[in-house]
Amino acid sequence: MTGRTAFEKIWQAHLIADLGEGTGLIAIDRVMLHERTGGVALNSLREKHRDVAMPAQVFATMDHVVDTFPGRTDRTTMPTGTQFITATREAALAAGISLFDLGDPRQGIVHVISPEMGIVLPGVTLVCPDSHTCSQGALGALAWGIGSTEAEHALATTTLRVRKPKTMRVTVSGKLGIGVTAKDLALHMLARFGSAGAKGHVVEYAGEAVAALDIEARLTLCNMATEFSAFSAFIAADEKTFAYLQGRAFAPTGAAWDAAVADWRTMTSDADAAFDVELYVDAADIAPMVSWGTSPQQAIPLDRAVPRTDELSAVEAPEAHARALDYMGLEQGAAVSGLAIDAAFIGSCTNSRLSDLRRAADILRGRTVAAGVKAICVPGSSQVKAAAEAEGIDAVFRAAGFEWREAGCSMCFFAGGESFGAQERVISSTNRNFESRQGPGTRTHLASPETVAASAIAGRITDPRMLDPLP
Ligand SMILES: CC(C)[C@H](C(=O)O)[C@@H](O)C(=O)O
Ligand code: SF4
Repeated sequence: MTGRTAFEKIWQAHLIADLGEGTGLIAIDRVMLHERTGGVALNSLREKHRDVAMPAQVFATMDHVVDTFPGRTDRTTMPTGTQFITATREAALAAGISLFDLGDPRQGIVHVISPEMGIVLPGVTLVCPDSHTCSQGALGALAWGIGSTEAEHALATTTLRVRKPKTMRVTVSGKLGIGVTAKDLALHMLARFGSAGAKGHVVEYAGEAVAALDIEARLTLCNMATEFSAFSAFIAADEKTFAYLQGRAFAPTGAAWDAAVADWRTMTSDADAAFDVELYVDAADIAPMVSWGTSPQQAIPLDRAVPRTDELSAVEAPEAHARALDYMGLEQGAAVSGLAIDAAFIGSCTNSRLSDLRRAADILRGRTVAAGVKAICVPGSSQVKAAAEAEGIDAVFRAAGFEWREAGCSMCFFAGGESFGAQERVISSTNRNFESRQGPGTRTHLASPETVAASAIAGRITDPRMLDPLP
């Protein structure tokens, strides 16, 4: 018998019934919800007089439409935001699920708080009506985004009908260079293999460079698997994963912990496991990246120019290229490094964890944001915010001229609330640069928190390694 992939092991352990035609009925261990889509699912269930089958395995937070201004209340900048908040709160309390409400020190972006509390664990199946649920595969779980109707089904039955994805392994050999981050690796993958590159696949990231990433960086890498069109992403749990999870609020303790770790050690792909697709990346080929266009695949190393029509890679269509240039107000062949920016944003489920804020603070310390640049930092969770404040990181951000906010999705995603202005150029640590993603007409450039911080200081898109030294 040939070996099995880690995905296959988790799939088989959760397979209740083979429904034929490549579809399985899968047991669902955890459901995460947020107020933008979760309340809809909970309320729809209520209307059908159906209960949540396993309330102890269901967790809801407030992140998407909440304001992030200091001293916030249920009131939101988004006109209908308060309704999402109150509807989710009422439904969550009625269902008896865990709720991390506004004001709760555990509140935060759903994909940030789940690992933080040890809700996601290696080998579990976890779903959430949100596309970036793939982030949580970084802990060795099978975690994927679903729709609201599927969420209702999972809540009512603890099962889901799932079309089995194909498997892909991306092996990243060697070591990432100094100043090259997991975000740069994610953007490199997208630029090279295209935003449809992993369509229909669950992507296992492996290799020396992936093993070397800490858990928060692994979360960043897996986060952008949805931009890669993957079903989900996965990184096998290892000693770092166990160390990260031990002692977290929902992680097992005592003998149950030891038994769990023994089990988790088996959730790796066997040496002779076959994947449907294998990709190989050399870490030495990866440089700090920035997106220039309106798709995450339209990304280039910071020292390169926007591709010309005659230099387009196989994954780039000429029409999309022309439209993106027009929207972004760029000429083909233009240098991206050095472009003047209007705003800088550090936040989102991609890059708003403590390690992200620490690395940005290392760049900001002793420096000042360029005149005219609106700079905002939104910690990914209330716990990240508190931990950062305990280290004085908030003071560094504030002294540099950044706003320091309450936790939430904030301007990662314009949901009718606060936004950047039309045609404003924003350097952002988020994951999506679609047209109007951060506000109607806003021009988003995706990059690592380091690059965002360095660019905020220079007032121009800047490679953090090129920032003028402090006097
Ligand atoms: C609102 C929500 C459903 C959406 C998603 O699924 O990803 C949001 O989180 C996003 O990032 O666009
Ligand atoms: S931070 Fe952005 S990408 Fe992440 S869940 Fe919120 S809106 Fe979606």
